[in-house]
Amino acid sequence: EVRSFQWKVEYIYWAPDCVETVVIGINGQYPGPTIRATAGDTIRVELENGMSTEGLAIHWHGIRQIGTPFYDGVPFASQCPINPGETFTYEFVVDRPGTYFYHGHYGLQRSAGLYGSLIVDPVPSDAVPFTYDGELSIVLNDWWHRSIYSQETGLSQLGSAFRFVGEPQSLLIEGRGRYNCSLIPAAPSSPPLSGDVMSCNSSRPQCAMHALAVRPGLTYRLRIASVASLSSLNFLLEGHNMTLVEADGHYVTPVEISNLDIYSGETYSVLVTANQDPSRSYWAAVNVRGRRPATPTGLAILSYGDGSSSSAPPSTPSPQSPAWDDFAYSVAQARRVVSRPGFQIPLPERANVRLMLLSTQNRIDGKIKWAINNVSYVPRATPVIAAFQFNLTTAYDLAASPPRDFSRGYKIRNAPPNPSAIQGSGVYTFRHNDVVDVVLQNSNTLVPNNSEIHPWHLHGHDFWVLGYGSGIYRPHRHASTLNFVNPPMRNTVAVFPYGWTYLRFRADNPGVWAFHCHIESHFHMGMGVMFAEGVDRLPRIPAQALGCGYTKALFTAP
Ligand SMILES: O=C1O[C@H]([C@@H](O)CO)C(O)=C1O
Repeated sequence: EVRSFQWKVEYIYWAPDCVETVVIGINGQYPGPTIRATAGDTIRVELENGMSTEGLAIHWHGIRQIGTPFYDGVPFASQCPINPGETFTYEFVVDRPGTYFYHGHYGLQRSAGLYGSLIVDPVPSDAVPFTYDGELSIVLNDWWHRSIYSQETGLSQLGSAFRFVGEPQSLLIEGRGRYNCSLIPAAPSSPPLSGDVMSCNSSRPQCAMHALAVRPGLTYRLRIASVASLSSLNFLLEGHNMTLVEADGHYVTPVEISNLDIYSGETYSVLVTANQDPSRSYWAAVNVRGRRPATPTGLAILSYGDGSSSSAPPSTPSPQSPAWDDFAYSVAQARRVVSRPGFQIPLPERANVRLMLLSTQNRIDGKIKWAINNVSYVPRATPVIAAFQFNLTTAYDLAASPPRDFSRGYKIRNAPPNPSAIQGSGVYTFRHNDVVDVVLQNSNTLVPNNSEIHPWHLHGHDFWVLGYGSGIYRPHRHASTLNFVNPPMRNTVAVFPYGWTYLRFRADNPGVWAFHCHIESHFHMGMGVMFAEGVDRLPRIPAQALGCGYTKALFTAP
C-alpha cells in the first residue's frame, strides 16, 4: 500500500514548555504528524519548504532506504537541501516493523522541533513474540529557550567566545513540558511580542501534560523514542516495572527494568501492566543522565481509566532516576539488551574491513570542534552521493580515504594535545558486501577529567553491537570479550566515557551513509563520518535531489 502525505514545513509560534517560542512545525503542528504504516508499505511525503529563510531535508531515522539512498534526507550527503518554496517528494519502502521517527537533518532543525513518530506494524501473518492489549507511544526530547540560530552562533565563535548550548531548560514528553514561569521576568510590553519577548503561561493548552491512559489489568506496549539534542535520558513509570522487548526495530530478549536509559536516536518498546491501585494516577518521568543535570524532571501522567479523578496529576513527588554519573549502571543496562532467539539475523563470522575511530574534542583554527581520527567533518555544497554517481572529482577527492586508525600511543585520559586536527570532507569507501567492523573509541574532552557519552547513529543500516568496554580497545585483550552469540542489532549505540564500543555491519546497501554522533551540536561541530558503499551499483539519483554545488553543471539552462 502507498501512504501519501502532504506536509508543509513552517515556522510557528508554540509553547512546548509553556514558554512561547518559534518552533519548526509541520502543517501548523508540533510535534509533526505520526506516520503509521504496515511493513512493506511505500511512504510518499510531498514536502513543501514553507520556511522562507533556510533549506530543509528530513531524515527517516531507522529506515534503511534500500534502493532509495537519495531519500535518506541528509543534505549534502544524499540530496541537495530543499530550497524555500520548493517541494520535494520522498518515496521509500518501510520494509521492517518497528518503532522509528523522522526529523530535520539540516543545521540544527531537529532542535527547533522538526520531528515526529514513524511506526511500522508487522503484516498480520508475521510472528510477534509477545502479546499486549493496547499501545501507547511517546517521543522524548530536551528543550531550549534560545533559538537554534543563537545556539549555532555560539558554537561558531572563536576561542573563549565559544558558547555551548548548555543544559536544556526543559525535558519534553510527546512535545510537552512545564517550565516554572516564575523564573521568567514579566514581559515588558503588554501584550508581549509573541515569541520574541519570552512569555510564559502555564495555562496554555500546548503545555498541558501528556497523559498515558490505561485501563486496570491490561498490558500495554509503550513505544519510546528519544530525539534529544544533547541529553542522555532515563525514563521511568512510578510504581510500575517495564519489560523491554524491542530496540531500534528489533525484538530483544525480554528484560525486566524499573527505569530505562535511552540515548538520542534510540527507540524502545516496553510492556507495562496496569496492575497498581486504579483510584490514583502515576508519574511518567524523564531525567537527565550522563551530564551534570540542571534541568527539572520532565513529567507526563499515567492515568487509569479516562476522564475520572485518576487522570489528575499524582500528589506524589516526581520519581528519581539513578545518579547522573553512575555510568556503570548505564553500561550494565546496555549489556542486557541482546537479540531474541528466533528473531536473529545471522552475524557474518568475520569482517574484512576494520575501522578504529577515535573521537576527540579539538581546537581547529581557534574554534572548538569534534574530530574523528583527527578529521572534523564539514559538509560541502555537493551531495556526496552525486559526486560518486557523476564522478565529480572537483567536489571531492573520491579516492582519498580519511585515516582508518589512530596512533596506538594516544592517551585517551589526557586532554587532547591536538597538534594536527583538521577539517575535512573525506569519505570512507567500501566494496559491495564488505563486512565492516567499527571500534568507536572515546577519550577525554578539552576539559580535564571529562569524557562524555556519545550516541552514534548509522544511516542506511542496522549493525550488530558486539561489545562495550573501558579504556583503549586492544584486540589481544578485548576480542575475547565480544558477544558473538546474541549481539543485538541497532541503528544507534552509545559510547561511554573513556570507553569503546564495537560494532559490525555488512555494506550491502549501495549508497552514501552518514555515521555520526546523534547529539545535534556535536554533529554540527564535526563529529561524524561518511560511508560510501557499492558506489558502482548506485541507483539513478532523481533530478529533484540535485541542483546544488557541482551538480548544477548537470543541468543546462532551458
Ligand atoms: O561539545 C561540547 O562542548 C562543551 C564543552 O566540552 C566545552 O565547553 C560540552 O559540554 C560539549 O558537549
